[in-house]
Amino acid sequence: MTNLTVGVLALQGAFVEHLKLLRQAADDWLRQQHEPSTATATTTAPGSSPQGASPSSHASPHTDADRWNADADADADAHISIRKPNTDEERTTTTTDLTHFTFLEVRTPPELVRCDALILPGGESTSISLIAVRTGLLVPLREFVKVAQKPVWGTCAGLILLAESANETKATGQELIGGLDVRVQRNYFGRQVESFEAELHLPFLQDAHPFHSVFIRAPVVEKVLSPTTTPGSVPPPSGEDGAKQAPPRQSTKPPVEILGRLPGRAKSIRDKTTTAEDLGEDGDIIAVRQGNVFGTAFHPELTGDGRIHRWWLGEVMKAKVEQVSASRGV
Ligand SMILES: NC(=O)CC[C@H](N)C(=O)O
Repeated sequence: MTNLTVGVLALQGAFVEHLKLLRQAADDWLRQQHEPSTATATTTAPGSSPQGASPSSHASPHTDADRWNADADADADAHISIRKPNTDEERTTTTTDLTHFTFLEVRTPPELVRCDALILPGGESTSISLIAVRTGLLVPLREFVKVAQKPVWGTCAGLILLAESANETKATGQELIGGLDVRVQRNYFGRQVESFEAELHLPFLQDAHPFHSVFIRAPVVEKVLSPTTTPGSVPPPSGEDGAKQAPPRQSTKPPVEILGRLPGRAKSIRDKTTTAEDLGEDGDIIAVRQGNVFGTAFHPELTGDGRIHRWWLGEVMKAKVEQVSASRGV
């Protein structure tokens, strides 16, 4: 039995909405699942009731979606299937090939330690980092992302926190968690009143339907940086007699992948008639991934569409399956 705990950082911002969509994503999987996997046994996994909602948040009433189970076959292609338990016997039977999800709000280092994966919600990145410093979470968060390299997803303010570099930060400075070798520009798309909605084409979802998204004082990824070294990488041995040293050992950090762009928006803000497409531009980068770290400039948790949450949970499950396989020496 694999217990997989997914946390949502709950210091400030739209964390309740993420918890709701994580459960919805799991429920979608349940509905889609017609063929039970070869790994059959499972147990119940009631989601805990979200507490401390942000002012804009409303906890969803608990439905059947809050009681669900996930089975992940630990086979080579990391096939994932989910279904509900049918009998009491199944509820009490466990096998090592099963995954049992728990979703929780994270406010303290002990809560973070419980997590296999984490979402950093939108909100206000300066507040989130300040509270993280004051609650002793900043260093554990950096270790979670960069040393343990567990799956992490940041939305809007969360993306800012996960960037290695940010422009337009608070005059007094702003601590970042880092992990993504990108430079973001805060509030790139304008102030709160300039918030907008857009239909995005996100090829990684493998779904022709556009993703309706909300941008609220959103950042943009303005530059992909050269990869920083991974914490595990070591410098080469020093040369004798002051001999020229070889460059540092190649970082094994994967490249930054651009997973989504917003065509036309940047130019159309400044010039209402010309779109980026007209100019032959690719558009602004609004979704990136680098290994275990995923970031979106928009708020998928505010539109009720659980497709990105479902995709990301699938990635989390694959990462867990790979980790379990590696620890077994498979
Ligand atoms: N909606 C958001 O998350 C806004 C992010 C905000 N501009 C910040 O810097 O944190």
